[in-house]
Amino acid sequence: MFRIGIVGTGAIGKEIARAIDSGIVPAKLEAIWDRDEEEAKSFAATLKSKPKVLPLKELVEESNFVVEAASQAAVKEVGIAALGAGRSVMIMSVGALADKELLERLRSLAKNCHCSIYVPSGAVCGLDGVKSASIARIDTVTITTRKPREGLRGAPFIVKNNIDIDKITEPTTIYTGPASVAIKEFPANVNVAASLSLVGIGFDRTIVNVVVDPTIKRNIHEIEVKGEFGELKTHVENVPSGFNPKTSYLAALSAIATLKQVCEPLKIGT
Ligand SMILES: NC(=O)C1=CN([C@@H]2O[C@H](COP(=O)(O)OP(=O)(O)OC[C@H]3O[C@@H](n4cnc5c(N)ncnc54)[C@H](O)[C@@H]3O)[C@@H](O)[C@H]2O)C=CC1
Ligand SMILES: O=C([O-])CC(=O)C(=O)O
Repeated sequence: MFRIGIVGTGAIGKEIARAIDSGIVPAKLEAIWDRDEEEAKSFAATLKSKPKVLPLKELVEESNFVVEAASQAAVKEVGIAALGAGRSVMIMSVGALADKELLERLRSLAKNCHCSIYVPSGAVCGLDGVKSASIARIDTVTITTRKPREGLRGAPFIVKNNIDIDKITEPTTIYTGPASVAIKEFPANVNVAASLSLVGIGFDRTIVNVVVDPTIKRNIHEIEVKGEFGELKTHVENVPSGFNPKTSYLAALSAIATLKQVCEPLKIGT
């Protein structure tokens, strides 16, 4: 049986923990960790399974599958600790994998320990089609992310450029450029662009538009891909997490669905 350890018990980590606790994922929730240890302890107490609250090293020792749901900065530490100890890992802060050196290091650790690195589709739809399409030639990939003000507030790009998002009263594109830059400028907003880049034509050729849209209440992601296979368009209107408005509920559901797939023998989808 999988014994899962979760690093980061914010919006996504808590949903995953509850899904394991309630039996949606057929695994044991062995341990959790958050840099806010007190918060992690009080959350652990609300769960039936009463997971241990353990710092990273101990969490890895006690688990046989590790989930990162913390931050891009945490991916290196968590990935190396887990894969280095022979544990498969699921990464939510996918933007960290734009760092080619880190990606190659994690891949080679995973290969050596016969483990896997899982990247869920997160808050977007259509990665299955892009993955299939990438077997042949893909010409262009664009993702347009529209979020209400609260979904983008505090992003480095907004702070650096002194953009007063409270003064934006109609849908406004504030960024257009490669995913490699977008993921640094909007680290908590466009991890989906990183997953799309990994599955498609890479971080430099995947184009990201970020739109502040005060007229909407949902986080909308639209993907457009053209290539030898034809054309693909997806559109998802996500309900934001009640806990973190930057994060869509679907991202947590996607993580839970991925864990279910890891734990069960029947695998569906590309
Ligand atoms: N792949 C995808 O589609 C999506 C990915 N994300 C990303 O997933 C990650 C988790 O998202 P949320 O749960 O919404 O974030 P959150 O901000 O609600 O929770 C993150 C938690 O991790 C903790 N944390 C941060 N760094 C840590 C570290 N080094 N060690 C231990 N704990 C640490 C924080 O204290 C916080 O409790 C974020 O990086 C977010 O940007 C979010 C939405 C979609
Ligand atoms: O949850 C979302 O809508 C997307 C998101 O924040 C991310 O990819 O970082």
